[in-house]
Amino acid sequence: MPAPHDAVATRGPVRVVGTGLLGASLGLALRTAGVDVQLADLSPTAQALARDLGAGDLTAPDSPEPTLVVVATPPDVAGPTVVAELAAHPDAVVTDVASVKALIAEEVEAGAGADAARYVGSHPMAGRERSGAAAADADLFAGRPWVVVPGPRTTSEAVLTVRALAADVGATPVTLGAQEHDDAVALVSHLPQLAASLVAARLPGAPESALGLAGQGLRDVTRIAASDPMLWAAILVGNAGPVAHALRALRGDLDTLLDALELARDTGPLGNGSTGPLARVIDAGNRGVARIPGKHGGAPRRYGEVTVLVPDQPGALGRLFGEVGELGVNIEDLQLEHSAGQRVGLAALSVLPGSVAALEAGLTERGWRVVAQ
Ligand SMILES: NC(=O)c1ccc[n+]([C@@H]2O[C@H](COP(=O)([O-])OP(=O)(O)OC[C@H]3O[C@@H](n4cnc5c(N)ncnc54)[C@H](O)[C@@H]3O)[C@@H](O)[C@H]2O)c1
Ligand SMILES: O=C(O)C(=O)C[C@]1(C(=O)O)C=C[C@@H](O)C=C1
Repeated sequence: MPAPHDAVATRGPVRVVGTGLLGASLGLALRTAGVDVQLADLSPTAQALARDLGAGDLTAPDSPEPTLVVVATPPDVAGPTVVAELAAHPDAVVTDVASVKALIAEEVEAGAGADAARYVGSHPMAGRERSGAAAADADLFAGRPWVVVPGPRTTSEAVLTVRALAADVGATPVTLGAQEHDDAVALVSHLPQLAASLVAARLPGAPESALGLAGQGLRDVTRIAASDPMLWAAILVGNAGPVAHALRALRGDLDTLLDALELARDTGPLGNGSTGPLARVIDAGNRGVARIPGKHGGAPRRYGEVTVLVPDQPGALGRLFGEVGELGVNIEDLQLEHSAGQRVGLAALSVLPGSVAALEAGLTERGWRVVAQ
């Protein structure tokens, strides 16, 4: 097993319950960082596969108690599983990675009582259209936002533990409320899944001659239509209100398009009033696509941000500032996250956008652990 990286904050063992795509990817990423991982799954085959791929070890009667439990089951069983894990591991922080958050927060609040202080919801915005450990990837989380959702009772130590987990696997922790998260993912994740599925669902009955003409456009729009139907059904019913809201707005736009197209069909392509609505939808799409951040996952900012893990040692922060200066970069703003008893903190350095890449490279070369944005 590799030695823990100095700047890795997560001290294992980390227990991963549900060893499919997400659980096995997390196991692989943590093992790469030198953290001990214990694997558990309802399916003996799924957990054996994850172990054989190097994502961790199976639990044995003499396995040490985990410090952190990550529930990576489908969302419909995540709440009860979190409650059971909180009870079974009374000293551990417990999180889940399910794609919906408000429903699970309610289930944990109702089922766990005071233990809910050790629960933090979370959701890595990273995944793919295939399920199971065979599709796992140690780099799945690198550079992706990882939403952290504290509940009303959650302690700040528990929040920091989960933020550090995200950072240790290369993700960028982003704190949101449960409903705020669910509304956001209805628009940026659940609606796109349905749109891709709806377009691809037109294809089973299509003639071979039409499918033979399929180009990159169809492939770009339908990649995620290959996702697991059962998993996605559980995600969609778990976020029914916000998804229905987003889908109704889409239906309004579809009705506008239909009216314009039927007008053009009936009055000819240059008929009065049909071109405008069509061009407006395409134009709105241009403006929408321009707003999607790259892999940064954040709103456009005046400054770029470089986030660095700083060991909790006298002089560490001073050394970091000194080395940023030696690299010729000015710190425009600074945010520190640290909690008593934790062995590292996160320093978010705001710098001019043009300095970000060089600063990240320079600090990494000097041995600092830079958290990908
Ligand atoms: N797939 C994605 O792109 C993605 C991305 C981010 C988050 N998520 C979330 O992560 C979670 C897991 O998704 P996945 O894609 O890894 O699914 P998956 O199907 O690949 O893996 C789920 C695993 O959970 C196991 N499982 C089911 N019920 C269980 C139980 N009660 N106890 C223990 N194990 C159980 C299954 O046997 C399976 O191995 C879901 O909640 C999903 O919403 C998925
Ligand atoms: O890229 C993909 O394949 C995904 O489906 C990833 C994606 C997303 O919509 O971004 C899907 C669902 C998860 O809850 C989080 C991430």
